[in-house]
Amino acid sequence: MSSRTDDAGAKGARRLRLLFVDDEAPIRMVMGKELQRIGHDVTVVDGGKAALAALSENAFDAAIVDLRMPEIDGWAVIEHIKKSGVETDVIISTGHGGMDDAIRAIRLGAYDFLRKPYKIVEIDSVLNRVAEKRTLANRALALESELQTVRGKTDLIGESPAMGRVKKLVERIAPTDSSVLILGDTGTGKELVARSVHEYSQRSKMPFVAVNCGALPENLVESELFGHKKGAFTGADTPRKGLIEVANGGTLFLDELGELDKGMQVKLLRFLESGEVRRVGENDAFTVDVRVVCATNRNLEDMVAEGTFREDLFFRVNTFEIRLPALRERKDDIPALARFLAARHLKRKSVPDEILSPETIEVLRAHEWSGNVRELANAIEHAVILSDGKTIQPEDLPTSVSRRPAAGNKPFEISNFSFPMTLREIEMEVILQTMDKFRGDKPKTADELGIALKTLYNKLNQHQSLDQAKAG
Ligand SMILES: Nc1ncnc2c1ncn2[C@@H]1O[C@H](COP(=O)(O)OP(=O)(O)OP(=O)(O)O)[C@@H](O)[C@H]1O
Repeated sequence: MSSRTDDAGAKGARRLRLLFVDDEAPIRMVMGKELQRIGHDVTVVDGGKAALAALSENAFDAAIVDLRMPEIDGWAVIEHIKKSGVETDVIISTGHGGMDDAIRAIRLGAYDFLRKPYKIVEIDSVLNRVAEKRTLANRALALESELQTVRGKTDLIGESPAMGRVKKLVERIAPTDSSVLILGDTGTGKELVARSVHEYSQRSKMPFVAVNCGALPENLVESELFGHKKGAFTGADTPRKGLIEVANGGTLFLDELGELDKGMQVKLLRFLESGEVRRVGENDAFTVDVRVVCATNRNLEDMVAEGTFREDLFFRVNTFEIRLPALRERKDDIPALARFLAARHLKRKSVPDEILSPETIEVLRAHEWSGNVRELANAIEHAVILSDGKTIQPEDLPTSVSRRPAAGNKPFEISNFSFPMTLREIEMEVILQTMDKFRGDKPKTADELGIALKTLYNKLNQHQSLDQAKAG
């Protein structure tokens, strides 16, 4: 796109639909012309009554409203706008107003306050800020819908009774504001279920923010979650919003909750009980409206008994529990899931049933799937590449899947790979096979591989993001 088009776009985005309300005729005349001259579409009316009528007819980006007017005054206009839920920013203008009026107007939800006589540059600057705010909001909406296309709808695939129970629970709990604890082994779809809870809730148009507590650097957990003030610590060069604040109005998904240390557990509990956030380095707390959904593959009750997880936090997050079945407990879902994952990888809406040969289905059903649906997704990606879009045969699957389960207590060894594979695929294969060995236990897997637990989380996450980006 050329920069001229960009400029044109930016200019277009700055053009606002304005409602100008004032009972003094000379001001109406001057401002009507001036606002048009600086590039806006203006409707000029002479009082509150006409303003309400105009608002019921048309949508406006902003209304510039005189406070003191006979009959219906500016206060009534702000109240009407706020109550009716239209997205019109109100800019109050008055010849008499003092600080009290300004404070009252802002409390009522006015965007800004101008004292007459104001210069055109002043109103221009306020309107530019309104336009910027609108562009940002639109950009966020556009990104959200783009993301939706990349990620696809968060369909929970599976018609098995176990999955049916999960879907029913999600439908029941989503519209409430209750916190939810999702339990299940790695790769069983905990994040997917959290997204569904969000999408079926009244918060669905607001942000869904996923945080992997296990992957946050230990010294930064608090500032990542709660934000920080400029200069709060070395490296905090600018003030920063925390992820809880970013989720305001929406849902915060705390994955791997069991990985939070006890200090953070106290802070999280305080937030959950008060709804208040205090950025690192700031004195004052402020209230946010966030629904919290947590997930873990650890046994939190055991952790409570061991003293590594706070009992009060456990009770606070465990209001409602959704337990996800392991893939091996719902083998009937495997063919549908495999086809869904193949279609996702091929960026198609669906694939024909014949994409899986009967032998392949048999092999898939016989496998242990310690890495659950994530492991299945990796295996299918591998197979789709090797089969070149044709029917997937058992030999197209990674050897860890196609090979018959080892008999007895054979020592663990990483099985042969079917090349060509990228280094990243080999790494993932080793991780998954090791996870298989430890039945999905991440701390043990990390230990065996000689990497930090956080590195393991990061690698699993990176792999997943790449996978999803590719699927887009
Ligand atoms: N029921 C399902 N239907 C469709 N796709 C699924 C389902 N369950 C899981 N997946 C897919 O499997 C992969 C792993 O799912 P997800 O990240 O939700 O698992 P998780 O339990 O949160 O994993 P971890 O505990 O490792 O964070 C994702 O690509 C997801 O889209």
